[in-house]
Amino acid sequence: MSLVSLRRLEKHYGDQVVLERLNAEVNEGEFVSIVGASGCGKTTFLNMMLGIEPPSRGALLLDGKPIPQEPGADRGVVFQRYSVFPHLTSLENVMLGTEFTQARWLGRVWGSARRDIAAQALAMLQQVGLGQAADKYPHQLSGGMQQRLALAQALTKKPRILLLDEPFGALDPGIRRDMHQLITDLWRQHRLTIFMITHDLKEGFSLGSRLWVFDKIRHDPQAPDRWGASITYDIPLDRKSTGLERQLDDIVYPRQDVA
Ligand SMILES: Nc1ncnc2c1ncn2[C@@H]1O[C@H](COP(=O)(O)OP(=O)(O)OP(=O)(O)O)[C@@H](O)[C@H]1O
Repeated sequence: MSLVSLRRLEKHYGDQVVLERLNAEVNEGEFVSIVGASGCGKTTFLNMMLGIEPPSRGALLLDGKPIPQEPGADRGVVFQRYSVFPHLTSLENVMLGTEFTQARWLGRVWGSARRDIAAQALAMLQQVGLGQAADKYPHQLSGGMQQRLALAQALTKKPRILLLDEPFGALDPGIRRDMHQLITDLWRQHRLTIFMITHDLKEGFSLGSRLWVFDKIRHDPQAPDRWGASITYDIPLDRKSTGLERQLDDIVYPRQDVA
């Protein structure tokens, strides 16, 4: 059975149709890169995966059942910025998720249980290359280090699915390269299924095992909100760029004519 199924999935906000006719099956371990023009509904899709936006029509299934309508430990998320808490150290940020989960059953976590959580969090920080920065606050970390911390925080609850919303969009090219290597390593080590939004088509092609393009099939110039975006291309990748990249670049980001 597929891990995630989209069956005639739609999302509307009032009269605005944002997404329509989304159909796809995603297996465990896939890395789906998602590209599409600004405002076409990529984050909306991720929000449905996270469980903070309900589908308007159709079905979004996890293991064959409707995806729970609340964020859960099985789905981690990293945004472009501000995924971590500024008033907590790196270690405390990573410990937080597990503490919350255990506190639900045990009340506040103390003693050896807390020490175990701290040891796990430190191991996670070491995995993302932040072992030396455990006591630092987010504002004392570079942008790349903050995103490493956000990844550690997202992974500490051992999610099956990792949702990434332009996680490297604000980083310099050199740092982005390091992050690409890191996310590839984490994807493999943790056997994750990843959905990653990116505006960088090259990044989408080079990181994903599959690429989705969100675009509108139907347009009504008099009523632009009448139709929503669908998955217009669903391309299996062997993680190599192909000539398709140039072609898709023109479709997803059409060049504006300059008068
Ligand atoms: N909570 C909401 N209420 C009403 N409209 C919303 C809401 N969330 C998103 N939208 C609308 O849905 C459309 C798609 O937004 P979304 O953020 O998903 O696009 P996107 O493809 O992620 O854009 P970008 O690439 O610029 O981040 C936009 O027109 C947006 O205004």
